Parts: sequence; structure tokens; C-alpha cells
Amino acid sequence: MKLELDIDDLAPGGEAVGRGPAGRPIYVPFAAPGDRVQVEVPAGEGPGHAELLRVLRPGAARAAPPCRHFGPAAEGEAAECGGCEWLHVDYARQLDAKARSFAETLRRIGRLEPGSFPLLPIVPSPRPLRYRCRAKLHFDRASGRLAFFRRRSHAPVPLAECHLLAPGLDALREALGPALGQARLAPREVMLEWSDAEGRGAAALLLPEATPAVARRAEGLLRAVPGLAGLVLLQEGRPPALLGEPVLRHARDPRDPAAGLQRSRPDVFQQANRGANALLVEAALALLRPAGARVLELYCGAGNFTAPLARAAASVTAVEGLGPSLELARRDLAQAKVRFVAGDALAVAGGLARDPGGPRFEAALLDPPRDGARGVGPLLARLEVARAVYVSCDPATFARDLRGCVEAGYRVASAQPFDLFPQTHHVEGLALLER
Ligand SMILES: C[S@@+](CC[C@H](N)C(=O)[O-])C[C@H]1O[C@@H](n2cnc3c(N)ncnc32)[C@H](O)[C@@H]1O
Repeated sequence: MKLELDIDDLAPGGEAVGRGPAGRPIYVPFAAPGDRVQVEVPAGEGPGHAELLRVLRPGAARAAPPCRHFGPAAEGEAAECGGCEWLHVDYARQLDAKARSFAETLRRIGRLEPGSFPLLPIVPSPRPLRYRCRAKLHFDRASGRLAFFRRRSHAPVPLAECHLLAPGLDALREALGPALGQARLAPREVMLEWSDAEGRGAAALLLPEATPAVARRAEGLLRAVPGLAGLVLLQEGRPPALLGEPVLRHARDPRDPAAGLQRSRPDVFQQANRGANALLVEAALALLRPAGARVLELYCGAGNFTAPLARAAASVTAVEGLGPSLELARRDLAQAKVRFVAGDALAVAGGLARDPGGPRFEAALLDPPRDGARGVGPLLARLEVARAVYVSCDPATFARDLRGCVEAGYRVASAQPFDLFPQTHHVEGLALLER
């Protein structure tokens, strides 16, 4: 059914939303607040996911998307690249939508009513474009190019440009696709990383098989691509094979050389937006006040927060589940007052909590993956943690866990959204819990 709609807002899931007949919410990709649009809507009663047919009258929130791959497939060269959702929306409007959806998730899932705790304004990314120093891409054999997937699909969109990638990373993307074809390598996934501090990059290739012949071809690839310092060859069920120098060093804070460098590897977690990450780390440390405290850090990764914690704290016990991340953190931060523990974060914290003679902590910092840290509240209480900073990339599990912490005796002393992923709906959360 064809319909004309006024678009009211951006939707938390990355589309835009307007009201159809009888007030039915209709979600429309590539529409912007204030637009009048013509859409194709599936019949039915509940919320509808429509396709955009035409923008009849553009709204004031519209911006000209700089990328040929963005937008509905029918428009010229555009090909519904799934890398961006809101490249056609003014950045201030994106921030406003994220701040509101963050607050709404805390209210709905965390039962944290607005006004009952300090909710701080969203922190913008220093760069709304060209902010990524790493990306997960796919190799499209047909075009010999690296690709993102099309929106809501596994069809590749071979990229001739990407405005989210830092210039060095974008140049590496452009060179690597054809070179993979020439080396007769067809990875299922390519994790690409670039260090501005080093002026060179690295890639992890997920391969169907990593035989000695494949490794020899990968060595040829490494020699052929300027700026590619190293490769990690990944094959399911096998340990990673390293070629060249895939461990890069990033500036911990691009604004402050004194903050030092941090090791990274393309196959382990690292924040992609280094500029916004520096703001997040700074805010987390200011909230936690680790000076002189015994600190428990859960999900420490390669030590993004561990280094500044170690500078101020009396001691840091840092827990991480992924071996190669922990190895990088250990290499950067080998010092007596930092104790790294390998293992499942909640199991390790639970073990410490059950041990009557075990360590206790004044402060804790946790930064779990999207699944969150269900049940962490009672563990923090048993470990006698007085204040905890929770960093999250998923507002829903964040809100659930904050509720759990409140039920375990903590209060939310502040919460704040951060924009680490401009042009998408993703939002990072930071909260201080105290008791
Ligand atoms: C969002 S990342 C944060 C890493 C680090 N804090 C940073 O800022 O770069 C989450 C980290 O948790 C680790 N992880 C995932 N599940 C885990 C678990 N059950 N126990 C311990 N670590 C886990 C991942 O390997 C990853 O390093």
C-alpha cells in the first residue's frame, strides 16, 4: 500500500518514524525528521516497516549525504550500504535523538525516572565523519573490492569510498581489496586497523583454511600493499598466525602525547573512535576518582582504562576473557600494582566475593560487551565496592544492570550518553554508582 507520511523523529533502531492511519507508527529508512515522504507500507495493524519511495518535501533536519553508497538503491549509484543509517541527517539532530532514546531506555528497562538521578548531556564525537581507525569489512570476489553489507542483508556493497573511515584506513581499504584478489586470497571477513601514530595499518583475515600455501600468498600480500605492517590469519578452531607486525600502537589520547601509546591488534577489541574514546576514558576516570584506591576492573580488554587507572590507583585487579587482549595489556602495563586475571569476569568476581579472606575494593570499573554483566550488582556489594563506573555499548543491557545495582543497594549518581558512532543509532553509556 502506498502512503504519504510526515516524518516526526529518528527511531532508536536507526530508521525514522512517522504516524500512519489510526496513529500507527511507520518506520522508514533514509527519511529525516520534517520530511513529507511517499512510502510503500505492508498491510497490517502493528508498527510497520516501510520502504521509502520518494521524498515529497525535505525537512529542515536533512543534510546532503557525502557518500555515493548511502541511500535507497533506486537513487543512482547509491546501494543501501549498511555502514551508515543517518548520513542524511544533521549531526545535532542525531545527537538529540540518541540522548532521548538513551533516557527512555533507562526509564523503560531500568525504571530510572527522569529527574530521579542526574542525567548529563550527550558528549558528541570530536569528528562526526572519518572517525574510525578500524572496521570489519567483507571481501567481494566479483568486484575485487572490500565491502560492507547492504542494509538488513548479507549482500555486499563494494566500496569505492567510506566517509566513516579515517583517511589512512580508507586508503588501506582501497588498496587491500584488489591486492587480495591478486594474491588469490578470499577471506570471509577482514578486520582492518590503522594507527595515525604509526602511519601504518594491519589486517586480520578470517580464512576458510590457512594452509602453508595460503600463508605464503599472504606474505606476498603483505609485501604488495604499502602501509600494511602485518597480518593475522584466522581460521576457526586454530590459533591465529601472525605475519609481519600486526600489533600497532595508538595514541591513548590524540590530544595529549603525554598519555602515551596503547598496543592493539586487528582481531581483538579496541574502540574504533579514538577521539571520542579519549573523552570517554577521561570522564570515567573523573567519576571514579581512583587516586589511592584498590580498583577492580572487569572486561579490561587491551587496557584502555587500565593504564590511567594504574597511574592513580593503589592497585588494579584487571580481568579479561580473551587471551590476546590480555597479552597486549600485560605487555603495555607490566608493573607490580597491576594484577591481570584471565577468565570470565563475573566468575572471577564471584570467586573473589565468596572468598572471606579475598581482596576487597573501594572502586570498580566495568566495560562489558553488548550482553552486559547480568548480576554484577550483588557481586560489587559483596566485594565492598563503594563506587563503580559502568561503561556500556548497549543501553538495554546497561539499563537492566543498573536496575540490578540499584536493587543491590547502589544509587545512580550520574548517567551520560556518549556518541562513539556518529551516522548510526549506536550510543555508548557511562554511569557512576555509589552506595
Ligand atoms: C567492550 S570491550 C571493552 C574492552 C576495554 N575495556 C576497552 O575499553 O577497550 C569488552 C571486553 O570484554 C571481553 N569479554 C567478553 N566477554 C567476557 C567475559 N565473559 N569475561 C571477561 N571478559 C570478557 C572482550 O574480550 C572485550 O575485551
